[in-house]
Amino acid sequence: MKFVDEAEIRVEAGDGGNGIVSFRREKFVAKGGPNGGDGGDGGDVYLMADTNLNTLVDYQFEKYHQAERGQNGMSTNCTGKRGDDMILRVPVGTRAVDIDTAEVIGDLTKNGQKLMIAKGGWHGLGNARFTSSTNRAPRKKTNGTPGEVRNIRLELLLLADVGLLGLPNAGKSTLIRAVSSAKPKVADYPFTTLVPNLGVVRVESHRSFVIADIPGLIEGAAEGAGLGIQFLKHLERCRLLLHVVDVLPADGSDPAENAVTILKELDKYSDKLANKPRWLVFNKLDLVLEDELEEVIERVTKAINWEGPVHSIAAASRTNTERLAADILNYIELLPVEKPREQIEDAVNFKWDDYHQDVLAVADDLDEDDDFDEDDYDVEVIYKR
Ligand SMILES: Nc1nc2c(ncn2[C@@H]2O[C@H](COP(=O)(O)OP(=O)(O)OP(=O)(O)O)[C@@H](O)[C@H]2O)c(=O)[nH]1
Repeated sequence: MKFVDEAEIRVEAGDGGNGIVSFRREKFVAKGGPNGGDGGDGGDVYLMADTNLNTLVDYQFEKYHQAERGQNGMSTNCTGKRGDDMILRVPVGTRAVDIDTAEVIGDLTKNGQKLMIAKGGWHGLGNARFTSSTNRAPRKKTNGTPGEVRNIRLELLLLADVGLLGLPNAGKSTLIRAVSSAKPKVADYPFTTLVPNLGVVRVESHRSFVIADIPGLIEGAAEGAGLGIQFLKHLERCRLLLHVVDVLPADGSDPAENAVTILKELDKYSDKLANKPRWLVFNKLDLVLEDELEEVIERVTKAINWEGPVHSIAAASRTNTERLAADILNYIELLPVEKPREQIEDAVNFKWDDYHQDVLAVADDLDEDDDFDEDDYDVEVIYKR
């Protein structure tokens, strides 16, 4: 299944219906008072978030969407019918961007949320509106205005609390496997991760977070090198970034230089991303001795001027990963609530099977008797012993 996270569409709201010129027919009078009705407003085009959808693939094929035109006015002062709105269903997490102005029109973050992306035209006025004092029947009327026409890019952003950043092979996929039950491909060659993986880390029945792994970044990613840039936007909504650093890269590269590369890409991409809360996570501690690890940590933190939190783990053997998950949860729960709880629930309920989402119940107090129905989620639930 191809991962589709972007589609470009053209939307046209309905034109407003025209007002008309019409006259009452009265006995012995050829033309009575004006009674031409107003037109109806044109229909609007909306996006509506729907948790049952998880890709934008349909919009890659159907690119043109039009709302109904308002009906023209009618005689006997009847107003034309308003045009029907066009409602386009999109996955929760979709952002709409006006391609021509680069304006972000809005984000759909909650099931059922609606966002207008093209406004219908105003109705024209019928001649009944223009009754004149001179007793002369006016022939005046106005036409409806055109509906808005826009070229829109739909971008599907993952709704994750925590995002993983790192060079290819740093061990991000292994980490997401270690803390959630998502099963991304793991291999010791770069770019195993071609699509973002999303894992739900459930620490207790009502305490969970969503973690996203994006393909490894390489130098020049912010300008389009490798696969990184197209996925960086997925991290925009994360509340915490984990920068995963391989302490002993198999290609012989220097962990400190590698860390600098990642931060440069982050800086180049956007201030917003660069200023997000970030933790440094040293991975593969099993490959080095304790004092070597300390030396690497010191060199890396110095190279990037780092004074923030530092964790060291071995994702493959799950060393320190459970503690990392617990620390993450405690931390993000303390952050100001940027998104309501149900939004996280939306992400959990969201059928991310195409993105390898699984749900892991890590809680000791969560067992088979819990009201956690796998069928509802279309995911695999693993209960921890
Ligand atoms: N020794 C050791 N190897 C690890 C550890 N974590 C991951 N690896 C290995 O490192 C290699 C890369 O791991 P991945 O998890 O695929 O790396 P990634 O960062 O997701 O890579 P991309 O998907 O290409 O971005 C694999 O061979 C893993 O088995 C660890 O803690 N210790």
